[in-house]
Amino acid sequence: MSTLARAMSKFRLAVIQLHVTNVKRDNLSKAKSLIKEAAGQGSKLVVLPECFNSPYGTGFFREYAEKIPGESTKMLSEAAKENEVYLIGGSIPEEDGGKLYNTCPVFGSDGTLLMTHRKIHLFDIDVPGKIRFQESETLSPGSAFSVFETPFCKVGVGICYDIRFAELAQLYSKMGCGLLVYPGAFNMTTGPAHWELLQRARALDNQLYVATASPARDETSSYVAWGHSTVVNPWGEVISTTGSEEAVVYADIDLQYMAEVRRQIPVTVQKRDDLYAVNPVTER
Ligand SMILES: NC(=O)CC(=O)C(=O)O
Repeated sequence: MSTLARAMSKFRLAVIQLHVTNVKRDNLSKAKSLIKEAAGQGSKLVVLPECFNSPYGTGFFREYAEKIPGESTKMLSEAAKENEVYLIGGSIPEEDGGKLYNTCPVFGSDGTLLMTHRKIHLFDIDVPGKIRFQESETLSPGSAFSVFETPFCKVGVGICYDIRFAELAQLYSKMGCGLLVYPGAFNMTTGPAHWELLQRARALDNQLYVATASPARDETSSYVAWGHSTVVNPWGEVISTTGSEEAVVYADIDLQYMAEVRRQIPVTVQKRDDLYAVNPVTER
């Protein structure tokens, strides 16, 4: 392997666990300064949490929604360019054609908008006595897969509830991703029960890196986020995490290590494609 290829197989990832308030301007300026801080620590890819510019809740999405491009994506584009980082801009409520989406904008290190991921699986759940949440009351689902290239590896993006659907992660893995990123906002019921378990499951099943970015916990908000932004390696181990406060979580991604794990336990090439397969639906 050449020196360049070896250098490109390792990079630093930063996950920003932002304290999100109901003042959009404050959320944007705090995110901007933490992106700068993350870049200063050598990060090449920076991730923000789900709904980083707005409180998370069906009652807030229309008020905070923006078109893309708009105020929030303008800040993200500038921050990516100024700091020369790939930037996964968490998510924002997006308005398009009268519909609202939970959308993750992704920027290249020159500030170009590379793609947007609209949350595919809406968070509609009812756990009696604990939490009922119906994103579909105000949001529409996206219907596209979201993978982008970096000089290091392909990266697949989902938003929060999307992590519960193993097939999406498997498809991204089949598409060649070495890292899956899920901006997310689990809560005080599903967070302790499922947040880390799902990340480790997606990482282990597909033998790749998984990163999540949550808002920091705010006990006074109507939706209390679990926090615990985390990075998991292809062996299924948590390599970096945090508690509930605002923080930047760093992890060094090593794609040679990923290849080593895949050589040791070669499930990715042992799948019985003659018996079962997960494929994108091309026609409906
Ligand atoms: N907020 C989400 O989209 C998902 C979540 O909290 C959960 O799956 O639990």
